[in-house]
Amino acid sequence: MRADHENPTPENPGLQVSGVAVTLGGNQVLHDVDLAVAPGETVGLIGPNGAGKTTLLRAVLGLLTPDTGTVRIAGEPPRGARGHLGYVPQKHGFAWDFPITVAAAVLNARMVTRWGGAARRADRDAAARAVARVGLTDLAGRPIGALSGGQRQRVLVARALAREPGLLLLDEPFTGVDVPTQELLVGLLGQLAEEGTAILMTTHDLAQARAVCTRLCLLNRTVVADGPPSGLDDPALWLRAFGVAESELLLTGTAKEAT
Ligand SMILES: Nc1ncnc2c1ncn2[C@@H]1O[C@H](COP(=O)(O)OP(=O)(O)OP(=O)(O)O)[C@@H](O)[C@H]1O
Repeated sequence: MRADHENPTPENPGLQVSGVAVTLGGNQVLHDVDLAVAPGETVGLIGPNGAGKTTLLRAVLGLLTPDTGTVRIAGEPPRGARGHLGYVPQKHGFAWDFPITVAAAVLNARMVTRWGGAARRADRDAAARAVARVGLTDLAGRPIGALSGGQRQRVLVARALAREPGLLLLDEPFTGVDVPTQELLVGLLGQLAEEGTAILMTTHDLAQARAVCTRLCLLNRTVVADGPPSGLDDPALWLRAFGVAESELLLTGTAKEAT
């Protein structure tokens, strides 16, 4: 069931997680986690509440250090690989009342690793391209606090894209956004994968995960299964590991395909 992947080399901007264990507040939240995301792959990280999805993203971002195991991005530990990383956090974690325009919020995300250096033409161009890719060019001068939920999600995606990342991490990108924004995201993620971006997203939206992801990684403190959506077609696996109802769209779609 587990897909084979080439080990990322220093030139390869993919992700390699090997044998990761994390303890928080005295509880082992993750153990023996192995996961690879190669350039051009879109991997959906799926699991029930408390499975450790956000904790794994935090380990990849270098926001926590695993007890054991390694995280490598383009062959580097997370702290040495920030230039390769784009991160789309959940919307509620962002300071939307900060008095800043869409264009400035996106440019700032590009400049954050530049330690106070002035924006160059290339930075402004990259930020403008990112704003255009999420369809917000007409709203570039609007304060971020005046945006709708879907528009806010687009800003967060543009902030990640402005860094032109080799590895893009998204935390619940489809939650609380309208259908046009969902459609934009699905198309955009497809384009990014074609361009060679390695993409890892957490999601509870199994239908969208199935539509977007080339692989699904079922996590429940460790990797329960990992493979293409069509390879994870055993309802018993989902029922046993995740308590997913048989009426769930993913299973329905899988069953239809199998017949
Ligand atoms: N700082 C912390 N201290 C102690 N326990 C924590 C801490 N952060 C998270 N946990 C616990 O770790 C487990 C995994 O949490 P995590 O947020 O990674 O799960 P998740 O899969 O992202 O869940 P959800 O789908 O609800 O977002 C949970 O049991 C949570 O209570």
